[in-house]
Amino acid sequence: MTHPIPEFSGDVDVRLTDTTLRDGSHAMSHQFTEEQVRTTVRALDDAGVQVIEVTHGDGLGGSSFNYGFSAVDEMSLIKAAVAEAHQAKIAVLMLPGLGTVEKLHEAHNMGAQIARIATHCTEADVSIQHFGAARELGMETVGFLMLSHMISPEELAKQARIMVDAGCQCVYVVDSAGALILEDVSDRVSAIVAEIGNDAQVGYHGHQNMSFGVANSVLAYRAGARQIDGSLCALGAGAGNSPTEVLATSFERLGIRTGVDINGVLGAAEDVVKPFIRRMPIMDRSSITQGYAGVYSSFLLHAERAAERYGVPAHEILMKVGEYGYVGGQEDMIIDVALELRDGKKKASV
Ligand SMILES: C[C@H](O)CC(=O)C(=O)O
Ligand SMILES: [Mn+2]
Repeated sequence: MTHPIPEFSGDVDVRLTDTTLRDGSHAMSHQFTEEQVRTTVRALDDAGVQVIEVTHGDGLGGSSFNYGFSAVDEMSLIKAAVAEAHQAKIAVLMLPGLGTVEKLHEAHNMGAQIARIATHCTEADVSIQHFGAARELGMETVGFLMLSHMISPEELAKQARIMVDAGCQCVYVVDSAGALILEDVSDRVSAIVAEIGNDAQVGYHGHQNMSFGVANSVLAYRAGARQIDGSLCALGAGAGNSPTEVLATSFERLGIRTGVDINGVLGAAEDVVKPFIRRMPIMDRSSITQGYAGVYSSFLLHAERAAERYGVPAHEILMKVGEYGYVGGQEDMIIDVALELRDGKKKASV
């Protein structure tokens, strides 16, 4: 059974979802304060951004030894976000296995209206129960096919179909590694559109590791994507996400309506978010390596910590992680790789 296509407020051609307060959590080492969440939501809401995602970077239940502990319990942050949003819907992300259906109920009780369920791109079947639970709660649903570069457009489309049949109303091509370049994105979006037709929408979530987030988003739109993610000041994992303020201004220039007020969103980035960023996401040797080698963006800080601890360069760790094909959930393997490189080096110098 498929579910109705989500309706957008007003006359918009594409709906922007801002993920500063979720993907940005990676770049902030999950240390968002309630005040930062409140001021950011207020600014985005005033600017007309229709969806704001608020969760630990790794989704509901992500606050843990493996992924990094949050400074403030995510339910308190979700509740605060809901209180500040007048027109925007608050979305939460969850990775089945890490986040539970119980946590989804809790987030819904706090006022979250959209459930974004994320799986590795070949494992859509683990999301079936969670889409069912979200739809039973009356939540709008989004499916995240993470590390979408790892499989072909045709294979990705089959995974999208699994999500849609489970109750997903919009399947996202998620470029978790910032590895997709131009047609890599439009080919994937087109393949999913061909598979799911009017049964659901298609979305795109970009990372800036090789600087293609915004250009890829435009091509995604042209191929049929109707929901696009961004983060203020690009605050997100790796080199960050497509900047919401650049998406809004570029779409406006192209005559593609987002319903976002340009002055408002530029102010939200410059005056609200920029001042609290401790570490601005940048394209440097490590994050570019992530795009080049196809490495999950949120591995960046884990690799940097391992680099410092074991005395091996982060970009070398990330290149090896790409070679081994590690995916989200395998954060602990970064340590193994660092040790392997350290010991290899030691052996070489004996
Ligand atoms: C849990 C990840 O951070 C989800 C995401 O934003 C991505 O894969 O990219
Ligand atoms: Mn991301």
